Amino acid sequence: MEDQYEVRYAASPREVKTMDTQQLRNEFLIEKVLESDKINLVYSHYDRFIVGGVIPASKTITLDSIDPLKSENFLDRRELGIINIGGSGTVTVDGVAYNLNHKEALYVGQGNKNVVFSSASPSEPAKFYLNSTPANKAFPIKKIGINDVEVVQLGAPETANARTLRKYIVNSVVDVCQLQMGMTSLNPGSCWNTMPAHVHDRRMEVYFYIEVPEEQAVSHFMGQPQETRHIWMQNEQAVISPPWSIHSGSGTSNYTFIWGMAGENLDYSDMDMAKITDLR
Ligand SMILES: O=C[C@H](O)[C@@H](O)CC(=O)C(=O)O
Ligand SMILES: [Zn+2]
Repeated sequence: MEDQYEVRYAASPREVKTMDTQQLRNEFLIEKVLESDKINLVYSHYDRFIVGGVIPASKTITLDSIDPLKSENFLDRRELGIINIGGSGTVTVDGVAYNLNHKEALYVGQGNKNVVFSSASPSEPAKFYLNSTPANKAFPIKKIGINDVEVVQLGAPETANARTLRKYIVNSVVDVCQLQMGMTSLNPGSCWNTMPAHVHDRRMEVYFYIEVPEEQAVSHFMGQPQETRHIWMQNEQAVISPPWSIHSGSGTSNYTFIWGMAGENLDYSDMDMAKITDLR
């Protein structure tokens, strides 16, 4: 397997304050998440969260352990969330096949050994987005279909932030150790996600921007509420959000993103809101 991984260390607000555009991008932006016939993985030292993507186009691809884990199998001490943003595909876990259509998800608990990705059709391959976090309890595998998610409507057209939030992997839907994942779609005409913004020092977060139309982009906002920075992002790029940082974005059109979180608790609503007029 052409296994590619990269390690990103955790940075403090003190050093991030001094970073220029390229340094910020090197530290937090993940430019290439999905590549045909490859697995790409980024091991972040924020809560040891792994972000990745796999497109099994012309062949099946196995999730092998990577050196930083020093474990025989990838999931020996980890749990995994998978959301398919491509064509129909299959994730086979220790011989049991789970079919995932577009925007369906799978939770794979700790202790499973063999995880294999494949597509139904090479001309419209599956695109599996992966989030993985340390785990110490083996919860059952669960598929989360589009009708299993919890749906929340947020924002309003008047404030350009009308959006639909779908909770896929939260503890009211599936038993997990610490991973949480969901998908938020901006309504046409709205561009702001997570505004008013929030911080949750107990959890880091990773955003994966998708469905950004051609020639459009999203400006992602990060930093402490009184010391913000922005990172311009293209379609199907991810960004790591430190626990001490806001995570918000404004697009030049509407778009969708997948959020994933890990850390101290599973209390989804644990957020410290930042007042819009207090942002700097
Ligand atoms: O902590 C939670 C995450 O930031 C997302 O759920 C927020 C989000 O998708 C939104 O408000 O648009
Ligand atoms: Zn958040």
